[in-house]
Amino acid sequence: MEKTIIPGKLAGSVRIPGSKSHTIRALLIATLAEGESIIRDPLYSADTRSCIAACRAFGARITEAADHITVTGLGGLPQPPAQPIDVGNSGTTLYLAVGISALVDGTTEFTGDHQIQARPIKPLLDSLADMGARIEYLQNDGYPPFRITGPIRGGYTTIECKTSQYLSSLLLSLPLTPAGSEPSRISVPLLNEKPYVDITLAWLAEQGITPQHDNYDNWVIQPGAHFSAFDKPIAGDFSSATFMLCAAAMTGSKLRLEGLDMTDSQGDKAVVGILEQMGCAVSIEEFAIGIAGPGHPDCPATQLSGGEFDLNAIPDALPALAACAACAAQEVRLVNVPQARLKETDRIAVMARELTTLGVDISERPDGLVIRPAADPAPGSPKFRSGSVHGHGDHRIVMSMAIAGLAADGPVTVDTAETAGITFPDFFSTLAELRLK
Ligand SMILES: O=C(O)C1=C[C@@H](OP(=O)(O)O)[C@@H](O)[C@H](O)C1
Ligand SMILES: C=C(OP(=O)(O)O)C(=O)O
Repeated sequence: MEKTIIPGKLAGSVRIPGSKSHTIRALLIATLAEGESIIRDPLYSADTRSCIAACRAFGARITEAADHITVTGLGGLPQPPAQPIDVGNSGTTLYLAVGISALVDGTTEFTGDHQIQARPIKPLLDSLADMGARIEYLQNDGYPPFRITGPIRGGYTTIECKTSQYLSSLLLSLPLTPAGSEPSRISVPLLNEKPYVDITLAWLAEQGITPQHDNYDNWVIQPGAHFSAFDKPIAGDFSSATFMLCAAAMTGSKLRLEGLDMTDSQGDKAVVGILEQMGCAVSIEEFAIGIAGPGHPDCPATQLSGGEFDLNAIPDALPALAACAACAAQEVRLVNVPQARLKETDRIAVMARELTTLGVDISERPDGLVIRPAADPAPGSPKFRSGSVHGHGDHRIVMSMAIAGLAADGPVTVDTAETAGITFPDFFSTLAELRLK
């Protein structure tokens, strides 16, 4: 599906949908817990529906109401699923669910869409093999689809976590090895994206489970834990909010984003600080964030300023910040985020290519992007050339191209626009509602 964005400003308030990372962790913990859990204000999107399907395949009973999900958990470990688990486009579901499948006495098959089939999983499966699992790749070594046969029984492994999702998977599953198993010990010589591990640790802490570690390098996890049912609200998703925050920054608009909690464990809340450093006026309330971009009467700055930003902890913010950077008056360097190449697409390469189509002076580095200022950096002057770009079937590329369209000299058309629904189903209708009339 193609979507065409007409340039213009935004104004008003919008509720940001629930966090994908929290919703998926909630679903998986509730699936294994004893009793009935209630997940309030969850994210309903293609990725979380993939997780719901995986949880049902493990045997959980799940009912979906408009504002909550009820999960009747297994109160223990699942039986091997009769059918392959298809995670669709959801990397988080794939990586986190595979740890759970390793606990199962039997075989689970995993598959996913063509982007999932290109996302590396060998380090995680090697570690699960160190703990006693058997792995069989069905097409390409190191990539889905594959079969995994458990159960794992603790032990020692070392794992390079180019993605934090490998470690989150081990942390969610290893406490559930049967009482009397060996403790699990993990050495982690490399770890990107620590905040996502903190999200996992926050959920485990709520369950009374506290893996021991020395500054994230070496971990000891005791066996024999159980999950219990819970009733919890899900905070708004800062990765989704990033698109609206950047749109306000790029167009000199003022927005109020509701449902966001700056005390939550999501790392992507750091985007708020980056945009403030670039000159936006930000106001933080208990469950809302206000932002006004340079050029708006409520923002003292007249231009977005440049700088160097380390995105290692917040790789999902790279596409939107790259578009935003094109509106700054000085060069912007987005650095130390090589793992952005391992997502739904190689987001460094794809953003460089598509922003070049829109006339942006941008170059790729192995670990990030350098974006140089537009010829006329004045607020209100167009920063992108009108044209047609590709979304590459990647939700975050699609949404980044759409916000670029707001600051272009004419319409911008992006294809594969339906994939915004992977994490932000109402993205295009929300943009339309927020148009300054
Ligand atoms: O654990 C999670 O919930 C996630 C971790 C991140 O992956 P990386 O740790 O590979 O960045 C992020 O890209 C993904 O959207 C969600
Ligand atoms: C990388 C992402 O997700 P996942 O790893 O869950 O596919 C994302 O949402 O940008």
